Amino acid sequence: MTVGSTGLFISFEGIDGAGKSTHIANLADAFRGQGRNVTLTREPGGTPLAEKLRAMVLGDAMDPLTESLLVFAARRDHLMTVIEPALARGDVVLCDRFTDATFAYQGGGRGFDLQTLGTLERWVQATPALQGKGIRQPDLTVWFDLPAETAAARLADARAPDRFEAQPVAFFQAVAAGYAARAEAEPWRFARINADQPRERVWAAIAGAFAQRGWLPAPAESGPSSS
Ligand SMILES: Nc1ncnc2c1ncn2[C@@H]1O[C@H](COP(=O)(O)OP(=O)(O)O)[C@@H](O)[C@H]1O
Ligand SMILES: Cc1cn([C@H]2C[C@H](O)[C@@H](COP(=O)(O)OP(=O)(O)O)O2)c(=O)[nH]c1=O
Repeated sequence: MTVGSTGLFISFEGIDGAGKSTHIANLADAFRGQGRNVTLTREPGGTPLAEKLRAMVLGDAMDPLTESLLVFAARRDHLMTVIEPALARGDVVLCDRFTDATFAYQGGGRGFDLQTLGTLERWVQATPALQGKGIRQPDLTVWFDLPAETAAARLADARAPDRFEAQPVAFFQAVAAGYAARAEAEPWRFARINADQPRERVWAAIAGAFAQRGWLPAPAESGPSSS
């Protein structure tokens, strides 16, 4: 459980096209089915201010430091006005991307300095609720792992690409390496899911990870077998 509350903070990560979206919605249903209040949110975004910053980050050309500052500015607003209050209420917070995405995209993909990102992470995630004890991090990060080529093929017909989705496969290979490095550094926080398999198998793996932690009933009982 999250420090100082009975809430649960879960982030979802992976390269574009990994297949996060439907599974996040299914998990929200599964938790609600257990009588939990769910706060469903995303980054960059999740507040009116952060959504404006998201539109800039996804739409406008900028240098990697500007990009990093904007995603961390959005994150601070999101933490202070949505995530921390939700955790204090005891909600399950399901967040589509968080700081691992910054290390993966700005760090791995853009090649921006990881130490600077680490400094920003410590500033932004030291929220008043933690009273000087560490920084806010997810209780669990569900990492959808799959080859960059597979994700690109899925996205090809799916939607008009934004500034990141328009990047070549090599960019996403670097992003994937960024995620792998974060997972290796903090393995206790990550559930690696093989996302290169049919949706129902992906769901079973996710539901299994939650059941293993005692957060949801065993897979067959906790949600749809396919969607
Ligand atoms: N397990 C899967 N196998 C094949 N295609 C999938 C799978 N999961 C998702 N997709 C498809 O891949 C595309 C990207 O999925 P999406 O959930 O939007 O990914 P993300 O939110 O991680 O970028 C969509 O067209 C979706 O229907
Ligand atoms: C949170 C975050 C996202 N991003 C990127 C990753 C994605 O390409 C994009 C938005 O993520 P996402 O919401 O997954 O995109 P979509 O709704 O199109 O599936 O922002 C960063 O570059 N840095 C960050 O810190």
